[in-house]
Amino acid sequence: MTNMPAIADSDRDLLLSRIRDVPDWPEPGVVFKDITPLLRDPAAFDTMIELLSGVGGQDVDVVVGIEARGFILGAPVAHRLGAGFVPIRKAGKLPWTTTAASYALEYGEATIEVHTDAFRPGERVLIVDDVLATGGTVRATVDLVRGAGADVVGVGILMELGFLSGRAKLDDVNLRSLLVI
Ligand SMILES: O=P(O)(O)OC[C@H]1O[C@H](OP(=O)(O)OP(=O)(O)O)[C@H](O)[C@@H]1O
Ligand SMILES: Nc1ncnc2[nH]cnc12
Repeated sequence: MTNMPAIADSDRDLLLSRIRDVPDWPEPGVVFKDITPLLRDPAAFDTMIELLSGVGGQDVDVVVGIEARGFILGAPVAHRLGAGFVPIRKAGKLPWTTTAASYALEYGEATIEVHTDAFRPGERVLIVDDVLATGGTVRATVDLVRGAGADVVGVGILMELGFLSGRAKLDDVNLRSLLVI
């Protein structure tokens, strides 16, 4: 499902050229997709934020960013859309009452949490993250948002690792990845 045209070749080439492969990190067999060169390049950063901002359509109330790299993408997308920003954090980091969800990662396990007053029923929520790998992180995030009564209008991802089939866990959401490898 998608609500925007395919990314231009020039944008795709620019973004791809700014993502660094780091073999065997954080553990043997994983090729880590390092986005720090992309963040360091103003043109690439701007292109990424503009494209991710189009994923949820016009009426986005809230953008959700997932700790930690999702914060770097999600906050500028929220600002660009005139939307609010909600952080989804790893367990134990949020100060108030939370709802939690646990899941498996490409390298390990994680629990994420969100404040219980983060969403109002019916709000239109765009979820943003840098990498879709096994899909566990986004699946858990979608479930937290919906569990609070809000609507997920889109999931915007910079880079999808297609060989890990994370998309298969997300066939009920409008998932848009700028890059698929
Ligand atoms: O699709 P999945 O298999 O769930 O993996 C994707 C998640 O893994 C990475 O985050 P990580 O948990 O490594 O946290 P970080 O942003 O703090 O490095 C990435 O930023 C995604 O959130
Ligand atoms: N290979 C990878 N590179 C960067 N982030 C990831 N999150 C899960 N797998 C990843």
